[in-house]
Amino acid sequence: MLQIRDASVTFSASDGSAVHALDHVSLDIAPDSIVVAVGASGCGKSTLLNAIAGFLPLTEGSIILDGEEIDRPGGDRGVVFQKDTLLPWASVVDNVALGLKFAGVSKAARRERARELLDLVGLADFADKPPYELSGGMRQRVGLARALATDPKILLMDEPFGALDSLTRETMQQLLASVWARTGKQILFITHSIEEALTLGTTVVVMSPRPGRIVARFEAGFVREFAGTGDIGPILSDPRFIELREEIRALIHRPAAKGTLQ
Ligand SMILES: Nc1ncnc2c1ncn2[C@@H]1O[C@H](COP(=O)(O)OP(=O)(O)OP(=O)(O)O)[C@@H](O)[C@H]1O
Repeated sequence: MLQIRDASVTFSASDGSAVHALDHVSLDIAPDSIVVAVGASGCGKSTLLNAIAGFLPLTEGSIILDGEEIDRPGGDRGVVFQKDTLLPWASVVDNVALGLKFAGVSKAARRERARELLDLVGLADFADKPPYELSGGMRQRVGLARALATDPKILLMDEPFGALDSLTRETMQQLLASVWARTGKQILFITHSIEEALTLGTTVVVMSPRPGRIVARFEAGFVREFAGTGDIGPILSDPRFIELREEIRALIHRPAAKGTLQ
């Protein structure tokens, strides 16, 4: 269980002013859940994810993962960004095995684990290729496999499909839903897209413009059907999906809310 308690982050901008990026955010992420945070650009989504990853300190509050307070990066959290961070000189399998190398796992054991994960994300045949021979969607599959390699307690995904074309994005959403159903990982996923949030989230939280706060929380659950069928069509036309989509859209586009959404 990940527990975020009254988390605030204030940055000091280059002109010396204080930027209140996160304001007393409290959120629990239970095992087996996918929490998707959606909100306009600049509302603090990445700040929240980076604080959980241990990349930046909170100004106030705490983040606790299974009873332990987070104060630095660790193998118990796997991170996937929009832009892949694969090493261009290493093969796909060695990229996936990287975290295990840092953890001191033997070469044979880490390659075996990496190959299992490449199989899980549908890239078994590309294990020995260099990353530059892969498409954008395939590179994000490698990133997902790499994030899973250390068997983290939680996956942190910051707009991982944001740069992909719409067809590839849908395929990746299917893949993530099926990986979630098979591994039961808890996931925090960040997106600008309300439809993506509702398709993938067991819970969707809506964030306000700066300073970022959670202004609404919805139990969605369409991902269970999506993981089973892989078919997004019936979900997009489900009246409950449409109702929630419009409710979230209205919340984000309230007069106080500035910013753009897909
Ligand atoms: N290192 C920093 N120094 C100063 N201000 C920062 C820093 N990092 C982020 N900010 C500011 O904090 C606010 C929240 O930024 P953040 O990147 O978390 O938003 P976001 O919701 O993820 O945006 P986007 O959807 O565009 O990626 C923004 O106003 C941003 O300008």
